[in-house]
Amino acid sequence: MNSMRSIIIMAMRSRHFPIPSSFHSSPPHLLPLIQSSPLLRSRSQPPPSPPPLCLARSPFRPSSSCPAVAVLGAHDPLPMESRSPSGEIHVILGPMFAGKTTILLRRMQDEVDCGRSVAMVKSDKDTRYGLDSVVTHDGVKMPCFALSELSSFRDKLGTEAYDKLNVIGIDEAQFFEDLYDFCSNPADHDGKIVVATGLDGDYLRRSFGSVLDIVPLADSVTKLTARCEICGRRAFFTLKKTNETQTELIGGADVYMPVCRQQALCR
Ligand SMILES: Nc1ncnc2c1ncn2[C@@H]1O[C@H](COP(=O)(O)OP(=O)(O)O)[C@@H](O)[C@H]1O
Ligand SMILES: Cc1cn([C@H]2C[C@H](O)[C@@H](COP(=O)(O)O)O2)c(=O)[nH]c1=O
Ligand SMILES: [Zn+2]
Repeated sequence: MNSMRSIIIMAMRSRHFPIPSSFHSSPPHLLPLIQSSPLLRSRSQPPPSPPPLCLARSPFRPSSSCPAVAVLGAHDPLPMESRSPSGEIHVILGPMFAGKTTILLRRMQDEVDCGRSVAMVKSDKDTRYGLDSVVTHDGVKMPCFALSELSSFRDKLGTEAYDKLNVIGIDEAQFFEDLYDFCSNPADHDGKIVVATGLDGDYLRRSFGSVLDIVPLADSVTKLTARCEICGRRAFFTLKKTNETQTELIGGADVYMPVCRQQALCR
């Protein structure tokens, strides 16, 4: 299937994305997503009523009646002069439950609201909430590509769509062995903005994957904190509650908890 058509179409609350006529000629498997999403309505349909206020807190407002779908700049990217003249790399790291994915999704939303085309990638190892979306621990989600390695991203997206892409969001960066090699190309040579989030440390506070390796490539590095599950103070580390000893173990609050230094040391 044409890789452009395999593109996940992201319905973001943006005034900058007119609905291109090609949506109407999209393959049938996409149309249900597009037509059921009030964010990407055809010109003939009246605008839907605004989502209930309770959704206002969510950065993306996707819901069961409004599945999030995402266009990746295939139709209406910003002209080159309004994109970042050179690329950028921003790293967001910290323990689990620190808000890394939440910040990532908000940043992606902001980029789309500024008229940029965005694609999200996560590791296909992260099966906690399904493979077609990046999902926060609060349940906010955004469609993505789930890949085993970042080097396949350009082929997955298709060269034409990749060339038009402005921003690449990477979640769970600690699981990508080719993180360093991948990040430098889009930022150094392709003028793209890369925002990568991931764990800096594993449950034993050792460097996890290649997240720290891309710090020397980065424009900015942000370490977030969570709340210590024991004492409520700022948590900088993640502890494993179970006895498994492997470094990579997919899980949530059932397996891990964020802790302060004191709790990390007394285990
Ligand atoms: N101990 C905790 N400290 C902070 N947030 C927590 C904690 N336990 C659960 N949460 C929830 O996790 C959310 C952050 O989720 P997420 O952005 O997916 O974090 P991360 O990607 O860093 O694991 C918070 O908004 C909060 O509702
Ligand atoms: C500490 C630690 C975590 N993991 C896994 C557990 C989760 O699936 C992810 C992190 O998710 P989040 O978005 O940061 O909440 O990584 C692991 O495999 N090994 C570890 O030591
Ligand atoms: Zn504590």
